[in-house]
Amino acid sequence: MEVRARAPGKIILAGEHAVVHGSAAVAAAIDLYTTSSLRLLPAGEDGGAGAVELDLRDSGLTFSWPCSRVRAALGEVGGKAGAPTPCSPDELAAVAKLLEGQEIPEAKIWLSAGLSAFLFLYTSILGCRPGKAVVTSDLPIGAGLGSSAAFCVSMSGALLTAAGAVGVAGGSGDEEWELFGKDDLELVNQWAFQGEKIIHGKPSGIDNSVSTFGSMIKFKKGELTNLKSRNPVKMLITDTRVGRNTKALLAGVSERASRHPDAMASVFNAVNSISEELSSVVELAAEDEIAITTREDKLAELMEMNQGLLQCMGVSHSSIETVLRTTLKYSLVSKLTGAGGGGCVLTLTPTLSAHTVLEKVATELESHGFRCFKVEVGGRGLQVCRA
Ligand SMILES: Nc1ncnc2c1ncn2[C@@H]1O[C@H](COP(=O)(O)OP(=O)(O)O)[C@@H](O)[C@H]1O
Ligand SMILES: C[C@@](O)(CCOP(=O)(O)O)CC(=O)O
Ligand SMILES: [Mg+2]
Repeated sequence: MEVRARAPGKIILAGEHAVVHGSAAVAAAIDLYTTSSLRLLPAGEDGGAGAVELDLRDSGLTFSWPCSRVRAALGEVGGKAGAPTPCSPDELAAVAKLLEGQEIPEAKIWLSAGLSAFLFLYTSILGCRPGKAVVTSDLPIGAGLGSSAAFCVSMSGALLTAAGAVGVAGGSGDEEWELFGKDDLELVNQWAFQGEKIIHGKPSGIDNSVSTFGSMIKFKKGELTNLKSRNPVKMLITDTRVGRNTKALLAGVSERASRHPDAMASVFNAVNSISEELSSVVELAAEDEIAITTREDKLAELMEMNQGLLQCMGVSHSSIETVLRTTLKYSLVSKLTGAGGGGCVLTLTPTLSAHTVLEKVATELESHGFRCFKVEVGGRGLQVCRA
């Protein structure tokens, strides 16, 4: 049997980084997915124990670990599917050893964090059983749209389904994909968080939560509130194509916070107020043009304020500033999304803005070498399909 699980990426409308330090943040799922397919394999044909295989389709790379080697490195692991536990320093060291023999091209060395998360999740949930996972993704990787969380959520969903630890609860309205029940989603989310910790260092948990549960959420100190956005929030996304690494950016903000604890506490507090206000504005129902414009003006102003505070944290970048300046020429407000330092920028596209303006701004942004695309905001979280 093959299990396929897909999990969405996300945008953060307000509160990135500050959320790691206890502030509220607002995030929404987007309609770009990472899909993990998993097939358990019989033991090796030669009477051997078989292998754990990972095929990263988009990068054209495949990895294979003989089960005997996995067992020698990690001992008798597995059987923990129902009780997520963090990756201990010893386990992380053993996983790092398993990566040593693999040929990871220098230009893609950033994949090693994802490979470590995969090995940890696979062996914790399924033990040393042979199997093959194939991963594909619509998301740009390392660009602020939560590819790391979508990878961990889709992989945890597929592994837990194969282990029989979670089961499908019903249809999603889409013939191909089915949904999990709330408790099962909770279990997937907890495992995905353990994987995200390997990739991010100290994640807040917002990315894996929104990827698992979908929709638009307010998230504060691990508590999730579903936001009912009665009017659509429309965003243009610009990928600056400047690569960056969430773990390093998180560490940079934490170092700044330890150098300037009082000032940074005020910054995080201001972000908290922005996220709280933004989450109530999102829920406002706007029925006429004046109400729609008022709501969008408030959202824009809050995003602009949040961007200023992200600059204070030291996570903006000259490419992000170019996007801000370019969109401002067309009276459109933007802010970075995710960890910053490059990656993606959100531009609020007001309901009443002319189509021609949006085309012009996208053309100008693309003339800088950036890539623009539109996404649907606030859709489904994790979905599964068994073939
Ligand atoms: N499809 C994937 N295959 C393998 N690793 C992945 C995949 N998607 C994400 N990752 C891992 O997550 C890392 C990117 O995560 P991160 O720096 O948090 O950026 P973001 O989550 O914004 O895309 C990659 O360097 C890689 O280790
Ligand atoms: C910066 C942060 O708030 C979001 C990181 O998102 P991304 O990995 O850049 O997509 C970190 C976190 O909340 O774990
Ligand atoms: Mg990430």
